[in-house]
Amino acid sequence: MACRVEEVGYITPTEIQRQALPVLFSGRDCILHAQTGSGKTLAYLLLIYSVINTQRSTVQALIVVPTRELGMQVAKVARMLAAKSDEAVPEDKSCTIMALLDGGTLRRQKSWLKAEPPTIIVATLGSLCQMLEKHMIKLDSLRVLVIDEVDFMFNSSDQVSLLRKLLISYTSINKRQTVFASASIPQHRRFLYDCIQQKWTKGDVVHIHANPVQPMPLRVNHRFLVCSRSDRRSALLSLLQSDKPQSAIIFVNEQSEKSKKAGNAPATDVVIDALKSSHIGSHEILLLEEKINFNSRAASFAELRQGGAYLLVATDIAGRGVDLPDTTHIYNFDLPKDAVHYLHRAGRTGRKPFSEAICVVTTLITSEERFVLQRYENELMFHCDELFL
Ligand SMILES: Nc1ncnc2c1ncn2[C@@H]1O[C@H](COP(=O)(O)OP(=O)(O)OP(=O)(O)O)[C@@H](O)[C@H]1O
Repeated sequence: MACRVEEVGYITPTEIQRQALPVLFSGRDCILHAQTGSGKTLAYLLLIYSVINTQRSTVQALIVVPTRELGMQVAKVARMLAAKSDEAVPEDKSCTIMALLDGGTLRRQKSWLKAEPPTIIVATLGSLCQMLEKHMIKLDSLRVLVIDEVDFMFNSSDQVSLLRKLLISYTSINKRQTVFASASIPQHRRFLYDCIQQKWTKGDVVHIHANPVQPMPLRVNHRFLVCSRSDRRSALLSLLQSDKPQSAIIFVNEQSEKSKKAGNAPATDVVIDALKSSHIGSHEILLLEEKINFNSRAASFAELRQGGAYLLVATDIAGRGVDLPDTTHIYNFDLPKDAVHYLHRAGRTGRKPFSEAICVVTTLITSEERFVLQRYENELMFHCDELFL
């Protein structure tokens, strides 16, 4: 099926698309390993549109994602590419795309599945497995299986067994093309070996690694500011005043059990209160974290996509895959827990592939945390400049 790649503005392929598309179109399984914001989504969607046949009423492509937010975003891009152009042949059946995501009631999807299977499903593992167990979905005609943010899925204790089952049951590796994508695949040689040994992919799977010596986008500058925990709030406000970000994401860590027991307020509340009482700029102030209900999460995310200026306070739930290209600044109110989390948080900025605009990531640390950040710099091969207020 043809899709509207140029009509929607994708004219020149990015590096990962240039390297991956010939391999994907040749029918081989692939591990797409490339910087955040480098266009991996479009690479696998183009493969899907090249193989699906909308005359057949079967599920032909399945994209598995770790969060509801990423699922909403991928489904949106897929629908945008599929929308019929003026030149479409009238008898062409349109491609149907179902989002099967945690937090939905799944009632509407059940009736839809009973009536006619969609061509493409974008799903989180929990909701997908519920439907598979109830035999609401058949995957025997699946042509493409994509696991996005694959390292995250394999690292998540509540997802890994479902993921393993999905990879070896329901469909055969010989009938489908399997694609894994992420900006971070730690120990990728070991992962490649496991893919073949465990029969998650065919034996000739290709690992496509764009920019291996530059895991982070070049047009992102990194800075750090040393301050005590008690000064962090005022330091953040001073930074926002001097940086004047167009739009920014402020990342905080999940509150620890120890901090909860000590009766401390969660960092999300501390930051939101500070922003609301400071009257900085005319940004919309929004919150995205696991524990708020799915409706509020969806509302926050939808609002972000309306195009106004925002300051989004988020936990790492917004760290994976979320594409908000107007984000010019990232603030790590808390030091990310490891280098991979740093990479994905930082990668929520610098997401316009052919733009020269410089984006900035600023991490607030105590003096004791300096060596940890230094370790991330070594691991991810980037340099962080010290900032003084
Ligand atoms: N060929 C292209 N030309 C212009 N823009 C593109 C092209 N391909 C992708 N983009 C844009 O680049 C941005 C990032 O793409 P995408 O979300 O696929 O990144 P990603 O590689 O999946 O990143 P992450 O690892 O963070 O999930 C999106 O806004 C997308 O619309």
